[in-house]
Amino acid sequence: MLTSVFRLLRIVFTVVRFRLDVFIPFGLLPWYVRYTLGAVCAIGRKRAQQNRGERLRLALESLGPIFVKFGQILSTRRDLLDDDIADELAKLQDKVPAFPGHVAQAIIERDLKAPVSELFAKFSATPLASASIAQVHTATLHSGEEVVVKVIRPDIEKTISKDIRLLYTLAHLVANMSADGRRLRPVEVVTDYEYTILDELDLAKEAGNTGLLQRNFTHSDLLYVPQVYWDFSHRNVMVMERISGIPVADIAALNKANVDMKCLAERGVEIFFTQVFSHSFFHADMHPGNIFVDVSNPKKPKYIAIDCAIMGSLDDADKSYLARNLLAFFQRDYRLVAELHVESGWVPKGTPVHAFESAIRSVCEPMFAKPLKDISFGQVLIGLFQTARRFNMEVQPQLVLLEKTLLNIEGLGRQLYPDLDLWVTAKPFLEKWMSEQMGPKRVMEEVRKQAPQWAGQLPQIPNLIYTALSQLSHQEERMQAQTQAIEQLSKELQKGRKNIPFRLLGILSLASAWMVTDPESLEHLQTADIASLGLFLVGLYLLVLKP
Ligand SMILES: Nc1ncnc2c1ncn2[C@@H]1O[C@H](COP(=O)(O)OP(=O)(O)OP(=O)(O)O)[C@@H](O)[C@H]1O
Repeated sequence: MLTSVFRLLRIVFTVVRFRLDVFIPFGLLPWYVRYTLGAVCAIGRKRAQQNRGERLRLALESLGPIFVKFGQILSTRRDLLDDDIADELAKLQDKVPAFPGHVAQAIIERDLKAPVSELFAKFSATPLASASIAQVHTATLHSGEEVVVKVIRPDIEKTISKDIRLLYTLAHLVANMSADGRRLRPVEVVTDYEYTILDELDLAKEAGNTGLLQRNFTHSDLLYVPQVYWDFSHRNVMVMERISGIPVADIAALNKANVDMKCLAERGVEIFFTQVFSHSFFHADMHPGNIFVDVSNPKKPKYIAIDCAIMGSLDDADKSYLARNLLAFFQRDYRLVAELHVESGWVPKGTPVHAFESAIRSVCEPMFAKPLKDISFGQVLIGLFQTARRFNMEVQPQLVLLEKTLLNIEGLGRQLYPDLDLWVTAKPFLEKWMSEQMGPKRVMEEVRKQAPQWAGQLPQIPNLIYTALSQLSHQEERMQAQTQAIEQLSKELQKGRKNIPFRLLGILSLASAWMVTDPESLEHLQTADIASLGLFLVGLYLLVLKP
């Protein structure tokens, strides 16, 4: 049996080699490829009838969950991808089988160093949900609280590093293929993805993020974040309060509960701007699967957010430039938009502002053809950043996250309440924030923030004053010495200027003495020679010895 398989393989190999030997020298390789890969081509022809985005989506789905997640993240890079591809990739869904409950238990016990029966009063071995990175089980604590236990998939780290290596290889191939390929910045996209997915692997980090987001909204009636049980949370396991609410995508259930949809949509926008501008810490994975609604007061519905693995933050400078950019855009002040991009360093310093301004105008002005309420903030940012990219804007990961979150929030808001006027909701917020940034409250805040540092430096102040004063006196002495030297130099120069006629006369005398003297007759000095010698001596005196 084995011998016949080997014989068959040898025949196949010989035929293939024979064909290559024959077809390559006669230039028939394309025919050979088409012939031998006929079956593949037939599949390809069938696939060719689907659009390119659909083909890419299907390819990623067949490659497995890590590629699916990559596609989901890629779908948010509308600054790089054409809309048809981005729309198709946004449809990617995780279809991963759950892993057995006993495996989850083993991971929990290894991580928390105690048997599950000791950790929980009840633990459901059947998962509540299963995704590409983690699986969620329900449980009850001994103290009676209902919780969920999130457990990282076994061996996921190995799978990820293998798939990431493959993604890098593909990215380098695409980058080297053409200028178009390079424009997509594939290597940089994969690097971004690697960071994101590695972050998601660490549930201790997610627990930390959840804790901070919860603290930021403790006194708010806009957003609720489930409590983390720190004693039960580790790198591979995280235990948190079990929440109950209506999934935000379930519009029918929200309507049935008489939820004020306009209020709900506006609150979504308010939460986003509060997170970005007031807290500098925003949930950057706001897809509908991660958002629920508490409808206990349907007139003032409250959001519930889970899955804080991916969070974004902007520093004060970025926030300020972003707010000023949006305000300038809505005032159609494209000159200011261009200047802000240069001032912020988002585009290089030498960028020709005039050319940049007109490029922005040509992209943004058509957006104003729509009524203001239909303009998408997300699309505005995409338009702006795509234009800026042509003027060598570097990728700013924090802005990419923000752009993606804004698009999610907008999409969600309009789904809940199609007449949502984002600008009307956001403008007062931005204007208030801007005026606060320049007002006395902000100055006081800055003083308060800096005060501990200043207090720490207080004891050094006498020493600093002494050093500064002694440096000042040294400086003064040095200045005096320099002034004297300069005065001396200027005197010299003036004297030199006065002597110029004498020096010229000296040069002339020397030159004439040299011209009239015959060097060979120096032994037989005659009157003319004596005169020229006299002339020489006068010249020498005027040139060298006269001060
Ligand atoms: N605190 C919670 N209370 C109730 N259900 C929860 C809670 N946390 C998670 N779930 C359920 O588990 C599902 C998956 O949770 P989560 O989104 O945190 O996992 P994930 O692995 O990050 O999934 P994905 O990658 O798809 O976002 C949620 O959609 C929700 O149905």
